[in-house]
Amino acid sequence: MSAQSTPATLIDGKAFSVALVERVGAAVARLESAHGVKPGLAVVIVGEDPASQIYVRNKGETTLRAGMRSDTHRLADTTSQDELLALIAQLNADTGIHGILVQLPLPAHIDASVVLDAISPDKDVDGFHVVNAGRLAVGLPGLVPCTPLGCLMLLKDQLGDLSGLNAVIVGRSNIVGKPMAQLLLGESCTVTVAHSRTRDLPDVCRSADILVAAVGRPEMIKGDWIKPGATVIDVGINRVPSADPVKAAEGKTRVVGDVAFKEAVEIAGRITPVPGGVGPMTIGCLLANTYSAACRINNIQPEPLDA
Ligand SMILES: Nc1nc(=O)c2c([nH]1)NC[C@@H]1CN(c3ccc(C(=O)N[C@@H](CCC(=O)O)C(=O)O)cc3)C=[N+]21
Repeated sequence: MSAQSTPATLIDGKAFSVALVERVGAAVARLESAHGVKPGLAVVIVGEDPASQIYVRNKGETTLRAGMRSDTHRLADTTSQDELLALIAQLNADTGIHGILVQLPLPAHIDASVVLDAISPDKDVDGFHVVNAGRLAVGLPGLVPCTPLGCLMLLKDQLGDLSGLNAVIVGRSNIVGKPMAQLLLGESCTVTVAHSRTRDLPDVCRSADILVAAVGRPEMIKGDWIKPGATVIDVGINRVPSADPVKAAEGKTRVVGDVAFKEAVEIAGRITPVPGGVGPMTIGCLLANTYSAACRINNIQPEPLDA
């Protein structure tokens, strides 16, 4: 393993997101004063998963900070699929609501793909509707999933032009891996999507100028899988027992990424920390998407929100 002479630059997603939310807030204020449109985001959560409750609360607070309307619908985990679909139909028809987010995962008795595809594609601020996935795949304008969009913003801010770079994405989910691949292809990267069946995964990762880890396995990507100087984007948010055995025995946890950070920071050129990297960008991009949805629904040209 050939270590870099200096540790990697940390990519501060938290600071970037704070600035992004400020730009969204300024654009929202102008949208309201010039056109009388106040963007509204509805978040729907089914059941009581404590981690989900925290995300939903953070989203609600940040939405208000950007000057938008924020509605949270908390439904019992016994809610039927038809009841959930009825709420979505009501939100689709509500002219004060421009973004609808149904928090995942949903209880097992509900078919998530049916629910996500019931959201109007124009209000689908998660970008999970099959129509938005198709638009992204063929290069049409649409709503893009927040996490990969946030990763792309960080990469462009750090590296500028990405064309010709080798990008390796580890993970092929519809939520991160696949849309990330589409976005990086759109930037003219040479894209490889690796996954659990990929042969010689460490070698594939070592070919990456840009390595995006989105597998959901704590610290799976080791330092010697990284090309010296590469840019590493760690999408993983994994809760593991505290490093301190006494605290771990008390049930205390800590959050780690999909990358073995301590090793990786000695090899990579730039890396996102966990927490404070990609996670905050997801919420920033959710608000950016809600703003642009409000503009497009009202036939208004959105202001650019890039740095
Ligand atoms: N329809 C839907 N859309 C989502 O976007 C969605 C979802 N369902 N279900 C749950 C996941 C999770 N998620 C996170 C967003 C931000 C942070 C975040 O900001 N994390 C901070 C704090 C991490 C911590 O300390 O817990 C950080 O990484 O720095 C985390 C997780 C959005 N999700």
